[in-house]
Amino acid sequence: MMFPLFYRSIHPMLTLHSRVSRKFSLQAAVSSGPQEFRCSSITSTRIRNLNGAVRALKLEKPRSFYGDSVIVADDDKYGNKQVISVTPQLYKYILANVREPEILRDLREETTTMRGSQMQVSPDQAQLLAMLVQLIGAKRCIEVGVYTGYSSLAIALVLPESGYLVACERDEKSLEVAKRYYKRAGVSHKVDVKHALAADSLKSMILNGEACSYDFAFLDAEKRKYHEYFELLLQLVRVGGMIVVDNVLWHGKVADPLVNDPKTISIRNFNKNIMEDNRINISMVPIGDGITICRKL
Ligand SMILES: C[S@@+](CC[C@H](N)C(=O)[O-])C[C@H]1O[C@@H](n2cnc3c(N)ncnc32)[C@H](O)[C@@H]1O
Repeated sequence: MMFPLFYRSIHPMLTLHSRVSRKFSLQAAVSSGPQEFRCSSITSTRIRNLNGAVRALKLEKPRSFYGDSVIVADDDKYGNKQVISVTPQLYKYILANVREPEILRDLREETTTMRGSQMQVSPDQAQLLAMLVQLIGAKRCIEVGVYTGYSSLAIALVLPESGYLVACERDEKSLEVAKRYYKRAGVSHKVDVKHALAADSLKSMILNGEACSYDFAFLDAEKRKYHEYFELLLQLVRVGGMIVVDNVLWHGKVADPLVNDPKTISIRNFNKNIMEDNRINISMVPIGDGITICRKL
């Protein structure tokens, strides 16, 4: 085990017995040549040996990541507004506070070994999607971009028995996994899998007279086609219905003027368009890779 540099610098033979907490208390044993030093608890910069003698040490404080978790607005108009910046440490904590159903966890873990596993929504995102579906009492839902089914299963699990989810996906191999999990979860009867190009499926639903009949849609497919999918979904969703769009922060690239690849530009334009779209209310939420929640007016 490697110790952080500041502990090793105290004494070359310093060994730690337990983890260091943020309160700077730690259990340590110090071996110093022939003499054995043991301290019960270090809360300051001093170590007491077994005979009670106090030995001063210059102990640096363990580095706290707390400071990295907050960002202060650098725009005068927002004063000193502090907002959360999700560090790995904080994200671990968030994940530890997600109630992820066992079947979703199994699916997530199985997907980890598959190509493109980074595409699936995070557990905290899936939990929010399920919450939104429940909050608006959605019965008829659409998902564009299913992959192995993590987000669609999260939605299907909270739909009522009479609920219905149209799941649009072009990749057969991913759909095989998704269908297996729908079956295992006992929700297959609620999910209508459309194995085709999503735009074609959405257009045929409109032609089929299904406009304004859906409560909720989740858009998570090809980024350069967001505008087209969004226009189709807006026709299919009822007034008061919701469209949730994933990846709107695109790993932060949307805010970086030096990044101008086609996908980033496309998402940036999409964000700008919906910001100015008076057919909807919007709320951009920095969860996962960023989502925008749109409510049809
Ligand atoms: C980001 S992944 C979806 C992840 C999924 N929502 C989840 O949480 O597991 C995007 C998916 O959209 C699918 N896709 C991309 N373009 C598509 C299209 N034109 N029609 C249907 N599916 C498409 C891809 O095959 C991929 O599986």
